[in-house]
Parts: sequence; structure tokens; C-alpha cells
Amino acid sequence: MKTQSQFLQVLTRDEAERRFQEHLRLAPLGAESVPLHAALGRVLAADVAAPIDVPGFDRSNVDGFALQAADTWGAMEEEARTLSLNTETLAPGIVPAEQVRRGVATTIATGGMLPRGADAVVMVEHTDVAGEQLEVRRAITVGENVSYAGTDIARGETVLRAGVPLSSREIGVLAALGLAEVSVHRRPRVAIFSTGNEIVAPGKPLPTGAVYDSNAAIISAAVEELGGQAVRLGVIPDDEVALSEALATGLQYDAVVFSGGTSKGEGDLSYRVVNALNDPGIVAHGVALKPGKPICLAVTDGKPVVILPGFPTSAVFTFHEFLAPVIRAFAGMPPQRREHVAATLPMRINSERGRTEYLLVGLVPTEDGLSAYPMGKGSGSVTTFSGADGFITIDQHTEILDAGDPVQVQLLGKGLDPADLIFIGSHCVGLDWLAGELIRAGIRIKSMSVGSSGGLMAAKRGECDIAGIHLMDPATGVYNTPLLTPALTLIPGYGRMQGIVHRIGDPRFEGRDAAAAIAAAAADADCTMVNRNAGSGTRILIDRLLGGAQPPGYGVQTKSHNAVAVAVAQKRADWGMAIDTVAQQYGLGFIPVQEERYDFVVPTARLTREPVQAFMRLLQSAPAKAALGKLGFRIDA
Ligand SMILES: Nc1nc2c(c(=O)[nH]1)N[C@H]1C(S)=C(S)[C@@H](COP(=O)(O)OP(=O)(O)OC[C@H]3O[C@@H](n4cnc5c(N)ncnc54)[C@H](O)[C@@H]3O)O[C@H]1N2
Ligand code: MOO
Repeated sequence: MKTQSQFLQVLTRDEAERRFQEHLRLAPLGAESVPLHAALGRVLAADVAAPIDVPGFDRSNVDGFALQAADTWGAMEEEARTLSLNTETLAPGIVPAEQVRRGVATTIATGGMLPRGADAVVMVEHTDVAGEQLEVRRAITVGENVSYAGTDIARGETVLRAGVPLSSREIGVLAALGLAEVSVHRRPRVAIFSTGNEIVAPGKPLPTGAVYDSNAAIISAAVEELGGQAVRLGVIPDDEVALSEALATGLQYDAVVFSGGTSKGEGDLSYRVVNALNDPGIVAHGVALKPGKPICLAVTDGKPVVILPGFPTSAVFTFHEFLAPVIRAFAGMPPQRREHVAATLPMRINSERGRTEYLLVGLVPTEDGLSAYPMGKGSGSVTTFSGADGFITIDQHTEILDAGDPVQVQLLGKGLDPADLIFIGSHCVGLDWLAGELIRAGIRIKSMSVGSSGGLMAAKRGECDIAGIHLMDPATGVYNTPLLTPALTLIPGYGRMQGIVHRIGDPRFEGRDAAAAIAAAAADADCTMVNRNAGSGTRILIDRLLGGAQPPGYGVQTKSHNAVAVAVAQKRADWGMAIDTVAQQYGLGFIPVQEERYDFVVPTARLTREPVQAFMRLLQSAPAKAALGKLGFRIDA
């Protein structure tokens, strides 16, 4: 029998970090010399002192004539000073041979070397040449139009400091100093494995029940962003021998990252393999964090070995919490500066007691500052992290945050990227198409799917420009309009056909109308449905159709049309309610029930905003009508 290792001691985040870093040397791993063309993004390992002066000589900044400024004094447009010209012309790179004495000038080009005796350059525009004579029509001062040697960079000056990540600008400076190579910190090489029999590399076919390996891709890219070198070593099956071999390979690098197999389930073997390490081995397994509780942190011989939870959001979060600072330090990058902004919660939030919760949020500007919308699709979501602006930290002792509570949001990226147009509401592929068109037209869009009711609330609070909703008023059976208030304006959208989806050829549904199909389903005790979440427009339709009955599967409340179609296609259920376009996508049969309206609600005060107007014009345009029609939506004439 396999032993089930428990999370014997769940640590706080800070204690886990302390134990982890205690055994690590948070310093660069060494320096190496790289050619300038390969230096982009690398971190300077030593201060750079200028070996030469830049410019290396007194240089003219204009096309004109090098002379002694005193010879021009008193010169005016109608009262020129006349000088004689030397014979040479000083193009850049020419070393002057002739001296500039009183009353004499030398022709010089921009970048040319100032000749001995000259102390200024007059621009060609302020002169006339007549034979060997130069007429100057403008008085200039000593030093005018001249850059003296070493004024840009003086020899011996420290121009760049160790620890600076090299961008194109620093690389330009190094080249100007004549340096062909530069000493940079060695990039820490991070071995990255994904684990699990169900994990499939992108690009390969996906068997039912399998999952594409997103963790390796996101962790690899994050390692590179932090100045490390990602060494992708593939997907390792749930097999102790294979995992041990992987670990041995991984230990040839500077750090080892596994994802998956750290909790206590069947097949979660990664931590058992890592458990064989010593000096000191595992320092934390189980941290009071959400997401990220099963994170396993180990160190062996000064090398970090980490098992990230398999769930993508947990994996990314714990990577950034525990490993990112270590990789930065190994790479010689300065610690990350974390930026916070103040915001308000638009809705009540429940949190789990006993775990510090990191809640990813999207930020929306309002008249009273920022509103922080939870992006939560749970730890298993791949998109939560990429769509969020930041996260709030909910203390382990806090169970509830109320709507209107002030929160501090730690930003994920650099600064805030304000949007021109904010959509909050129900997700629709038609709206996706419209948003795509606006983005192509240069409008910055932020879009949050919080359902129809959430969208309506956001519009009432003035937090969005446009809320896509499809809510039927149960009393009248009319969509959307009965729910408006005077402060809201409705932009008519389009119709979508809702109906019963079933597998093609199922005799309980095929060829019947909705009422007959429901009756046939009710007559078969084995017939299972899949429901929708309470509050959704679709659920109202289902309940009307069932007339109070609750057949098998009624308790399974999925949150989208796609989830309903997948459940039916994969035979976990026999019928459900979804829109016809989704039924088509999954090759399912469809019995029309009712056309519902998907409309756009705009806070009236925002109606005149140009991006809102652009949206309205787009919706009315012939290409939009054609595209939406092709997607299966019925557009008003
Ligand atoms: N009984 C308990 N069950 C679970 C607990 C617990 O405390 N007690 N903790 C839960 C938490 S919290 C998390 S987080 C997960 C983490 O589990 P594992 O680290 O063991 O991860 P897996 O079981 O291998 O996978 C979880 C999930 O993530 C998918 N996955 C895995 N690798 C990848 C990848 N490379 N790319 C994309 N997706 C991946 C995997 O298919 C699973 O769906 O455990 C809970 N359970
Ligand atoms: O703590 Mo797990 O990391 O929520 O999903």
C-alpha cells in the first residue's frame, strides 16, 4: 500500500519563504563576456568606466565655417563681416592641417574636427561665399555650435553600473565607447518539467480527458523575463523511476521546477521523489495560501527544487511568490518593485479562513476611483492570470469583504493600462467579434464576463460603458427592456435562438417539438439533463419549460452554453438548453424553444463618449450585420 503523505505542517507564506531562502545564496551565479549583439536583456556584471572621451575631439555640430567668434562680433544681416577662407574642407574624419587665424575661416561639415585657432562655427545659412571671401551676417559667441571633447562622456567616467539590465539604449552607449564585448551575469539555467499522464505537449492531438501543457510554456517564458534561461525538459509521466531520472537531469542545472503532482492524490508522486533529496531537502510542503496551498519547496546543495501545484493559476502565482525572486537574484537583476493602487470592491467576496488568499482582479476606472472586479475562475483557470491587472491579498482571518470595501491592489505589470471602452456583462461570441473590430481600429478595450445580472449592476453603478445582457423579465417574458432605469439606455443587439440540445439520432428528441421532447425525456427514468446556473437567462427558460419538474441532472448547474453542449456531446447528460450556434459547433441536434434578445445597456451619461459612438456605428454597419448573421445571430433590419 502506498503511504499517503499529509501536509503535516502548513506554513505561513512568510515562514515558507524564510525557510526556503535560508538555504539559498541570493546572489549572481558568475559573470561571462558576451558580444554586444547578444547583450540585449542581459544584466551588467561590473561597472563600465569610459575608456575614451566622447566625442574624442572638439566637434562642429553644424555645416558652416570654423572661425574665431570675435571676427563675427557686430555682424548683422545688413552689415556683414568679411573673412578669407582656408583652402581645406573639414569633412568628418579629416584631421585639420591649416590653422584658423584672425580674419580667416575654414569650411567645416557637421561632425568635422575643429581646427586649431577656431573657437566657434557659424552656420552656412548665416553666410555668403563670394570667391575666396566669406561674408558673415550673424554674430556668434565663443563655443557656439561646438561640442568639446569629453562633454558627452569623459574618459574614466562611470557610465553604466553593475546590475543594469541592458536595453538598446545602454548597448548604444557601450558601442559608442568602442566596446565590442561586455561582462554580464551568467543567466541561471532553470530546468522545467511538467508531470502527469494526462499532460500533452501543445501541437499534438488531445485525447479525451487530456490537458495541454500550459504550465511549462508560461513558466519558461516567465523565467526568461526574469533574466534566466529556461531549459524545457518535457512532460514526465506519473512514474517514480521516470521522475527520479528527471530530477537527476534537472539537478545539472541551477534550479529545478516541476509542476503537478504535489498534492495528495493518486499519482501525485513528484513530492515523493523530491523527498529523497537532502542538504536540507524539502523545507516547506503546504503553505497557507490560496491559490497555491500544495506548493513544495526544497533546496539541495544550494540549489532550489520546487514543485508547483498543477493548476495553472496556482502554478503561476506560487512561481512568482517563491521562485521568481530567487531567479532574479541569481541573474543579478534588482528585486522587483511592487506597485499598489487603491480601489473599491464592487461586490461582496467570501474568503476561506486560515489561508491568505490572493484574489486576481481587473481594474475599472469610475468617477470615484478604481473598482476591482474579481477575475476568479478558480485555480484551474489559465486565463485568469493573463486577464487580470493585479491582485488583492485577503488576510487569513478575514472571511468576508463587503461591496464598497476599500482594497489595495498589487499590480501585476508596469503601471495601469487604461481602456477606452469597458464591457462588463454576459459573454457572447458576437460581442467578441465586435470587440475585435474595435481593437483593430485602435480602441483599447477591457472586457469582463460577469453574467447578465452582474453587467446590469455594473452599468447602474456607472462602472462600464456597455453591458451585454440577455435577461428575461419572468412576469412579461420580455427581454431586457423591462429592467432598464432612466439612467440606462438600451442599444438593440441581436436575437439568439435558445433550444434543447441533444445528440443527433436520439429518438427521445429527434423530430419532436420542445413539449413532446420534454415529455419523452420525463417518461425515461434514465434520461439525464444538464442545467444552467440560477440567475442566467437560460435557466429561466429551462424552468419555464420544465414547469416545476426537477429531472435527473437538474442539480448540475454549468455556467455556459459550451459547458452544456460538451456535457451532452460527451454523454454525461442527454439534453440541456443552449443557443443554436453552440449546438452546431458540437455537432448536436437542436429543437428551437425561444429566441432571446442579447442587447447592450449603456449608462446614459456615457452614451456620447466617442468609443461608445464607434461601437454603435459598428453595430449598424453592413459588415457587422453580415458577420453576426454568419455567426448565427438574427439582426434587426
Ligand atoms: N484532497 C486534496 N486534494 C487537493 C488538495 C488538497 O489539499 N487536498 N489541494 C488542491 C489544490 S489547492 C491544488 S492547487 C491542486 C494541486 O494539485 P497537484 O499539484 O497535485 O496537481 P495535479 O493533481 O497534478 O494537477 C492539478 C490540475 O492541474 C492540471 N495540470 C497539471 N499540470 C499541468 C500543466 N503542465 N499544464 C496545464 N495543466 C496542468 C491537471 O491536469 C489537473 O487538472 O490539488 C487540489 N487537490
Ligand atoms: O490552493 Mo490551490 O492552489 O487553490 O488551487
